[in-house]
Amino acid sequence: MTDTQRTQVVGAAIVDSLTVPSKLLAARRSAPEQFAGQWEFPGGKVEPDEDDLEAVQREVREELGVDVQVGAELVGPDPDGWPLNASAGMRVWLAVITAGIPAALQDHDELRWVSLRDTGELRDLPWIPADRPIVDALLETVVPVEDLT
Ligand SMILES: Nc1nc2c([nH]c(=O)n2[C@H]2C[C@H](O)[C@@H](COP(=O)(O)OP(=O)(O)OP(=O)(O)O)O2)c(=O)[nH]1
Repeated sequence: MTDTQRTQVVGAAIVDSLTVPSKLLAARRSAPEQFAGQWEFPGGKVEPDEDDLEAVQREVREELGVDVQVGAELVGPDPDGWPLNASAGMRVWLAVITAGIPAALQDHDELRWVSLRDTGELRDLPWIPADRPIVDALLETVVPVEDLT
């Protein structure tokens, strides 16, 4: 399969602060059945008429009803980000909410602010398996609280 046939997915790691993140807004999928009940980064597929950053902002607006400012990318191992399956990769950016109150409007049945300091809380969620390396990468970017004092 050539790269032109790959599906580009984008996701937002919505945190409480781009400079000193301490919480992540995780989202539990309600559909399709294959993913229902598993946690993920809000986002979705890039449409043909938009670039990746436009797509992540659109998806977050549609799914959670909020506007976000996008920060640094959590750079994945592949040109199209983090491998999801044989034909899709996901680019993920840190983001903060700039307007609105997040709600599970579409594709999710629960949103939860999860600590990035208590790493067990985040790791214990039943994530979509492909997201686990992304969660690990996110935790590695977080400055340990003792280093802030
Ligand atoms: N949004 C999102 N999708 C993920 C994650 N991890 C993961 O494997 N996926 C998969 C699930 C889907 O196969 C694909 C994204 O599909 P989606 O259903 O969110 O895309 P979409 O909103 O554009 O929906 P649609 O056009 O298919 O209706 O990527 C993740 O953290 N966030």
